[in-house]
Amino acid sequence: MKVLETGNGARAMKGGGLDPQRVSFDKIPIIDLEPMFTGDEAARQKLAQELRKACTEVGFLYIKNHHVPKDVIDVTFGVAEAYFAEPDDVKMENHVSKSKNNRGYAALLEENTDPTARGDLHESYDIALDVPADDPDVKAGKVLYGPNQWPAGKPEFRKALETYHAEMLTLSGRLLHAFALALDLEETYFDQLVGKPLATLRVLHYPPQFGEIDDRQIGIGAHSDYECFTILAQKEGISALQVLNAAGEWIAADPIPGCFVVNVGDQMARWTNDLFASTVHRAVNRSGKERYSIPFFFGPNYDALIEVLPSCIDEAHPAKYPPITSGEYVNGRFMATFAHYAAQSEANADTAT
Ligand SMILES: O=C(O)CCC(=O)C(=O)O
Ligand SMILES: [Fe+2]
Repeated sequence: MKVLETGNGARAMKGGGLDPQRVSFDKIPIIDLEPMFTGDEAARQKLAQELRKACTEVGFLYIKNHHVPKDVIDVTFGVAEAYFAEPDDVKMENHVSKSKNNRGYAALLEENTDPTARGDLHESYDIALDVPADDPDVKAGKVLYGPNQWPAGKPEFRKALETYHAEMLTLSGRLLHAFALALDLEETYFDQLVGKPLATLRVLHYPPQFGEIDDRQIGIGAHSDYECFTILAQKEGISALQVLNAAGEWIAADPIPGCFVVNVGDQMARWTNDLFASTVHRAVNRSGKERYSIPFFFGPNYDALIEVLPSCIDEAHPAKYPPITSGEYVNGRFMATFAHYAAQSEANADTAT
C-alpha cells in the first residue's frame, strides 16, 4: 500500500492502475442547498445533518440549488478555453513568477502536487481576492494577499473571472453557515473570521492522456486541499476527478449537471479534529478530450486562528493539532509543495517593511 504524506498525516492508497472504481453516485452524496436560501429553521437543521454525515463519512459532496447562474459558469469555461488555446509566449506574459502573490499562469508540468510524482499535466491561471499593493497586510509580506495579474487585451477574461469569484464568495458565505450548523454552532459562528478571506479561483486545463500512462505523471497528483473547503465546477460530460475512499480505493466523482463538487480541506479537518475528512483526490484525463475545471479554494482571513473547536474535543478525542493562523498554515503547505512559491515568499519577506 502506497502512503501519501499530507500536512495532517499519512493516507494509504492501494495500487492497481489508474482506473477508478465505478460506484453509483449516491456514494458521494448530493445535497440540496436551497434551505440555506429560503428554508426555515427545521429545513436548515435537516440539511446540516446531511452535510455533517457527508463531511464525516466522505469529505466530498455535490451541491445542487446553489444559486450560481449557469451562464456565469458557462462564460467562465468559455474564456478559460480561449485563454489556454493562446500560444505559450502569450500565456507566459502573465506567468506566476511575474506576480509577488502567485497570481497568473502556470504551464504544463510546472506544478507537482504530489511531491513523489513527476509533475502535473495541467496548466492553470490563478486569481484571488484583489488586495492593492499598498494594503498593510500586503506590505507586511502576507504573500497570500495581493493584487491580481491580468492578460492584456482580454477584458472578457477578466470580467468573467471577477464575476465568478464574486459568486463564489457569496456561495462560500452560505456554505459556511451550513458548516457551522453541521457542527452544532451558531449559523454565523465563522462570519467574523472571513471578512478578508483566502479565496483563490483557478481555471485549469488538462490535455487528454492516451494509452499506457505513467502513474507518476497525471492531470493532478494525489493530494488533499489546504483551505477550509473547495467548490469545484467541472466541464460536463468529461470524467477525470477521483476520490480516495476509506478502503484506499479510487472512486469517480464525475460531473453532474447543475451541481458543484464541494470538498472539505485540511483547515476544516484541523478545526474539527478530523471529524470532517479532508479527503485525498486526483485527476486523470483519459477522456480523449481537453478537460477544463474551475476550483475555488476558500479559507478564513490570513490572521484567523485555526484551533480545534471545543465541540470536537472530549476525553477520548484530545486536540490533535496546535493552533495556527490560516495564512501561516496555507503558506507553509504551499512552500512545502511548490518551489516557486517558496522563492516568492522569501523574496516578499525580504522586501516587507
Ligand atoms: O480538476 C479537478 O477536478 C480537481 C482539481 C484539484 O483537485 C485542485 O486543483 O486542487
Ligand atoms: Fe484538490
